[in-house]
Amino acid sequence: MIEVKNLVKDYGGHLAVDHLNFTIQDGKIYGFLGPNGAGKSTTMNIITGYIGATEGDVWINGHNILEDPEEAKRCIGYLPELPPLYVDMTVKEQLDFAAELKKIPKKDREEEVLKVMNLAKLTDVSGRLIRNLSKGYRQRVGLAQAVLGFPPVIILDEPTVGLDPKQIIEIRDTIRELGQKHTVILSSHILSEVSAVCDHVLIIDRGRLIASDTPENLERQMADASGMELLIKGEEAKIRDILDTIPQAADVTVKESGEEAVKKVTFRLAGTGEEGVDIREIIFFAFADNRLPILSMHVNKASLEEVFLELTADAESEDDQEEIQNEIQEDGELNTDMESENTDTENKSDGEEEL
Ligand SMILES: Nc1ncnc2c1ncn2[C@@H]1O[C@H](COP(=O)(O)OP(=O)(O)OP(=O)(O)O)[C@@H](O)[C@H]1O
Repeated sequence: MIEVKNLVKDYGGHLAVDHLNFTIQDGKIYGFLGPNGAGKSTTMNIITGYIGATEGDVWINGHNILEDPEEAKRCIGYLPELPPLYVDMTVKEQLDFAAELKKIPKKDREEEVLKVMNLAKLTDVSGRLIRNLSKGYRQRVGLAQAVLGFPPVIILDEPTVGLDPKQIIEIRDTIRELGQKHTVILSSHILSEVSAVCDHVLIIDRGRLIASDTPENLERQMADASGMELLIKGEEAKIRDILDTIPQAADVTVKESGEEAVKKVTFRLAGTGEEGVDIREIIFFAFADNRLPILSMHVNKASLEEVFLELTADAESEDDQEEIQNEIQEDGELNTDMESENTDTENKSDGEEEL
């Protein structure tokens, strides 16, 4: 279990982490979600003992990261945003070296390294120089390094940034596999990422925790923002009378549809979180019983993306919101763009053929 209490990080007047409190339970995959600059990396760097906090405490399985750093760090495997790799080493050499640094007993090292190479699907490239690996493969080496020694908690900072869609799917599969035996915390500014793999989401904005729940519950929170749109053949008064008997239908509007005798009906869905209730069936039978035909029915369901935007709306300017929305919409493209940006940088510095 990880306990974060009243955590503050002040970078010379800039409050990157602002009195953060949360608990991470064992055996789940947690998503640390927030826009760029929200304080995710700073928090992860403090939890893993890379940097110190200005105020507050972090306990990892009962060990305080400041007072008992060795024991606390032993419980954690960390993949930082930029994995520390020696580009002149082969994959195997890098992992052997990391195993030594992690003080894995000599007799177990070979087996441990083979295990993590297998998990991260690196066996085929074990003899390749890291400088010749693509961003995706380097990320796998970083992941394998984090998992070495199989610590109970694995922390991954933006593990899929810069990867192409195929690599993203592969890393997600590995994260799910890790989640079966470890507590995993991953940070991301992409919603689809956390909802795809996480059991629990912590939303952070401007250094503060603004929500902590399952992806499903967060979506449910926004159920009131969901609504229905129908085309119904019938008179307005009759339609309204029928909807008056359905408590889930709130803020009903009835307009002419443009088609003779057909009305365009919209309403907000209130209290749709009840299990086993399908509002479409209720609506269908209510109108069928009254012999009013429904010509079309459409449910506008609030997504986790809307929850995120709603929750961060107070703190963000309209321009920032637009940027986040664009990023969310262009999720796939965004990653591809980042990949080409990163690849460009790598090519410039390495000047060698990539895998
Ligand atoms: N070493 C530093 N010195 C000063 N300010 C910093 C430092 N590191 C981070 N910051 C600032 O602290 C804030 C939080 O940064 P952090 O990197 O933790 O956010 P993040 O949520 O991880 O963002 P990203 O997704 O862009 O990595 C940002 O405003 C950032 O500019």
